[in-house]
Amino acid sequence: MKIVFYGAGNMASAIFIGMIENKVVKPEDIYLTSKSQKEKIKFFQDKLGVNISYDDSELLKNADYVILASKPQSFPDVAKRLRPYLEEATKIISVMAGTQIKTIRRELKSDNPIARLMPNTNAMVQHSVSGISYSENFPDKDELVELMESFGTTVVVEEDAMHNITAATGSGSAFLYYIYEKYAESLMELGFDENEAMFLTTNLVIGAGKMVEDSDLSFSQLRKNITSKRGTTEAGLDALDGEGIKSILMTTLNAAANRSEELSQDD
Ligand SMILES: NC(=O)C1=CN([C@@H]2O[C@H](COP(=O)(O)OP(=O)(O)OC[C@H]3O[C@@H](n4cnc5c(N)ncnc54)[C@H](O)[C@@H]3O)[C@@H](O)[C@H]2O)C=CC1
Ligand SMILES: O=C(O)[C@@H]1CCC=N1
Repeated sequence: MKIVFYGAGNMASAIFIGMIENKVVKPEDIYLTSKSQKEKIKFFQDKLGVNISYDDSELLKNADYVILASKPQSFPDVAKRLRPYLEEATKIISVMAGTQIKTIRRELKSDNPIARLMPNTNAMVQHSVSGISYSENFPDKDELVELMESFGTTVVVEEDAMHNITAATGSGSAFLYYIYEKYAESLMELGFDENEAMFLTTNLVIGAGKMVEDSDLSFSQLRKNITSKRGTTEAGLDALDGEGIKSILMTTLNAAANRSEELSQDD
C-alpha cells in the first residue's frame, strides 16, 4: 500500500501518527510532502520512519491513495503538482473543509475515485469521529473505511451533510477546548492561581471523559447524579441556562456550518 499525503500539518500528522500507532499502516507505506513545513516532515521521517519527497512523479507513481491535506485555499497549487503525474487508479481522499468533490474533479481534470473525509485531530489518539462521502465511482469502500477506522470511527454521509459534520466534529473539539480554556480562566477569577486552575480543569476534563467512556449512563443522568435539590450544582446550572447555553452552542455550530457552505461557494 502506498499512501501519499500532500500536506503534513496538524490534521495530516494526526492521521498518519494515529494510523502508525495503531499498526494498520506501516511507516514505509506513508509518503509525505509539504510546502511550508520542510523541517517538520524531516522530523517525521527521522522519528517515524515515513518517506518524504518533493518529486511529484516519484510520489504519485503507483500511489494507492493521495490524501489532500492542505488548506482549501492552497488546493489550486496542490492540483497543479498532481495533474501531470496522477495515475487513473489512485484514489483521492480530501480532508479539506468545504471543497466539493466536483471542484476537486474539476481542478485535477480527472475521473479518479474521490472521497471526502472530515476527521478531527483526535485521530492522533485513535478517537477521530470522521464523516466520509464518496464520488459515485469509488471502489473498495470497505478498504477505505478500514483504513480510516485505524484512527477512530466513521460515519458515511451524503456530501451535503458534510457542512454539519464539519461543524459538529471537525471543529467540535476546538469548541470543547475553548470551553475548557474559559473554565480555567474563570477558576483564576475565583482566586486559584494559574497552575491550580490548569490542574483542576485538566483533571476534571479527563475524569469526565473517562466517565463518559466507561459508564452506561446518558450525559443527562451523569449530570443529575451530581445535582442535589436546592444544592450548589442546581444553582450553577440555573445560571448557565439563564445565560442561554443552548442558544450559544446553536449559534456556534450554525456559524461553523455556514462557513463550510461559504467555502464550498468560493469554488
Ligand atoms: N486542523 C483540524 O483540526 C482539521 C483540519 N481539516 C482540514 O485539513 C486541512 C489542513 O488543515 P491543517 O492541517 O490544520 O493545516 P496546516 O496549515 O497545519 O497544514 C497545511 C499543510 O499543507 C501544506 N501545503 C500547502 N500548500 C501545499 C502544496 N502546494 N503542496 C503540498 N503541501 C502543501 C503545508 O505545507 C502544510 O503542511 C484543511 O483543509 C482543513 O480544512 C479537517 C478537519 C480538522
Ligand atoms: O477550521 C477549519 O476550517 C478546519 C475544518 C474543521 C476543523 N478545522
